[in-house]
Amino acid sequence: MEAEGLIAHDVLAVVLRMAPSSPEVLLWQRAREPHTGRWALPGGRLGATEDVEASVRRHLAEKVDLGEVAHVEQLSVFSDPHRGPAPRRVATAFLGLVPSDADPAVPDDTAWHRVDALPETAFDHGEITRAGLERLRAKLSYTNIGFALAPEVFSISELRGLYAAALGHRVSATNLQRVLTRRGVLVPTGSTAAPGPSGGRPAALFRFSERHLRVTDPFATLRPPERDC
Ligand SMILES: Nc1nc2c([nH]c(=O)n2[C@H]2C[C@H](O)[C@@H](COP(=O)(O)OP(=O)(O)OP(=O)(O)O)O2)c(=O)[nH]1
Repeated sequence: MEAEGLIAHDVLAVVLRMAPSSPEVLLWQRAREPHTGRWALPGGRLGATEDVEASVRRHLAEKVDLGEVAHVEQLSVFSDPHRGPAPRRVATAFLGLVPSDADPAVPDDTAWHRVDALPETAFDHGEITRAGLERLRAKLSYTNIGFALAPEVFSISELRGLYAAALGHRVSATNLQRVLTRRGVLVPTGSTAAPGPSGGRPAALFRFSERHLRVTDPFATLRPPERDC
């Protein structure tokens, strides 16, 4: 094995937002070698006096208003020795979520890209982006993470569109409302949306009961026993 050396540690962020038919990820276009012209996740070097989460927030703030990022969580460490050209670098990646109605200002080198039609990405950033989307998909099934994709107030049909974009398949509005209501995640606001151009009954508006992450569906077998048997 080659001699151990100092290995640079980077932090990266997969920031996702749901567009009408596909998730979008925030990428910036590299202006220098290696991988000039390719699109990269926001990030940079871990500083000497910060932990990885403080670091990713610092780097992310250069690309997007952090106030618009509703949820940030650690995703994984990407440490394949061949994930980039030498010298070797290790990256800790985070998942960040931006609600669909937010349109934060971004620098000229930065843009939202559909995850199902990514441009040529730098290093392993395409793989990291897909890992971020997989994490989101998994968490939609057992947490209230939808709060970070939705506007403050929304109709069930809008929410259905966001879940369908994230999951990549059709979602029944009736089932979605039933499941999220049973989990105590959805709260009716008591108001309705203005009727659309085609008229019809105005849609009831909802909000999420909480805007921080909560596990809503722990596996029944792993729940603490209700009484000794
Ligand atoms: N150069 C390089 N960057 C990588 C690799 N893997 C990886 O995720 N990155 C990420 C980390 C940073 O977000 C970005 C590096 O950007 P850069 O090449 O413009 O800057 P740098 O960090 O080398 O330079 P600097 O901070 O010392 O100015 O790309 C890799 O193998 N090599």
